[in-house]
Amino acid sequence: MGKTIAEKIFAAHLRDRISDETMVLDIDVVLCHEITTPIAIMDLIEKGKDQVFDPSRIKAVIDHVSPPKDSKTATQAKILRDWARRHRIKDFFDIGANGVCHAIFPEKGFIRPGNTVIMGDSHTCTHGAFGAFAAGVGTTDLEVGIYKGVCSFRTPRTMKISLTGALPQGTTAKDVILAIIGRIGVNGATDRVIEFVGPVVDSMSMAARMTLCNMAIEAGGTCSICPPDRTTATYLWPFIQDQYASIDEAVADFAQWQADPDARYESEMTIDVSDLEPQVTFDYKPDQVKGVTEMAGTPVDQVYIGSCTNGRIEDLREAAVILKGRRIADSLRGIVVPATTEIYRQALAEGLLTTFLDSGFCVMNPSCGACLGMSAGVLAEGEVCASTTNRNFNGRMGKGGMVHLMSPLTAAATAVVGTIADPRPFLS
Ligand SMILES: CC(C)[C@H](C(=O)O)[C@@H](O)C(=O)O
Ligand code: SF4
Repeated sequence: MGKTIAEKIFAAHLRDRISDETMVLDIDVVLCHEITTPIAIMDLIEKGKDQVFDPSRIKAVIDHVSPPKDSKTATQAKILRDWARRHRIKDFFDIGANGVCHAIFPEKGFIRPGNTVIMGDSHTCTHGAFGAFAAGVGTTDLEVGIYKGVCSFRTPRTMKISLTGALPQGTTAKDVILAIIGRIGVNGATDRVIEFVGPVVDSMSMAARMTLCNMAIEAGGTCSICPPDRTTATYLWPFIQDQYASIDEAVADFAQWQADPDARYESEMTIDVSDLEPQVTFDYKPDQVKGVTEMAGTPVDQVYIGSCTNGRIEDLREAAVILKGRRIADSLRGIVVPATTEIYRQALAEGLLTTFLDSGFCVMNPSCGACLGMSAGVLAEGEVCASTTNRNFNGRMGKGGMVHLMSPLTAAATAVVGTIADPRPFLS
């Protein structure tokens, strides 16, 4: 019987089969940040097991509150930093060289097709864009992963979502994933792996695939995976040149991580994106989604462009197309957060930061910032934020605040108009 991508990755990493339902896998990469990893570190220390299974397979970053905002967050950063030094974890990214975990780790080429990846962070599914099985785990699993390099998972049950047609102008990967979550619901993929396939995925850049995979968790998905192809190999080329004679050879090798034609899926769904309009959430669940035309005119106090969903250079470029030569509305403030130091540098070199500043945006340093309501743009009670992030939970970006999720294009149009706005008239 043919296998799905996740089944192939499981078969190649199987360390132990606990039952038909539960398997222990060898983990290729353990990713760490300063919010959840310090809890695992302190517990390992307490148990007299302050060791790491392989420092070269552990990557760590200070990203959630960067620079720290108070003694507590400074201590969390210090615990991670001291641990990385103690164990000679060379891929550790500190203030000044850091970035949002799900943006910086792919940017450094750490995630490869066929990899197993874990992290104590729910949006680890982002890395499935590379054809990897990447899942967010709890602190106990993270601890075991750090110590032993293994993690147990349920046998993968895969939903196949085929994206057909062609994305119309003004509609992006963010709109596609919002529309999917709107359709299947916040529990629509619970305990499932989502395999994204079809011509729309094939034509997406790696940045767009990461945006698509990033929000699988908002539908409850364990992981989301795109088949690795030439786009994947081209993106990774600077990091894999020593392993392959050519990109063609890498593409041929990556093909082993594509699903078999006779793979069996638990469910299959086809979505034609040709008529999809930009999507915006309303209320407090990510599946509460409407087309922008229905949401247009909704008042907004703040526009936030950034995060592991949409803080990449492609996202900043898109927003800048709309902001160039325009001012944001007097009634709101804009905050843009390039997701990594490299993205910041690139945006500076391309003049994008000047465009943002000229339009009236505040440009922040790379960080998760206000995405999780911990720093750098927290909302006041009763305020509304148009945001390119991934969660609109009640109080997510500040107690009593409301978040409308949308694409960078829609966020930029909203910033200019002053209320939620359709980006399409700005693009024609
Ligand atoms: C802090 C971390 C545990 C959390 C997560 O896992 O998602 C954060 O990244 C978030 O987006 O809320
Ligand atoms: S940017 Fe937001 S969603 Fe992404 S890892 Fe940071 S806090 Fe979580």
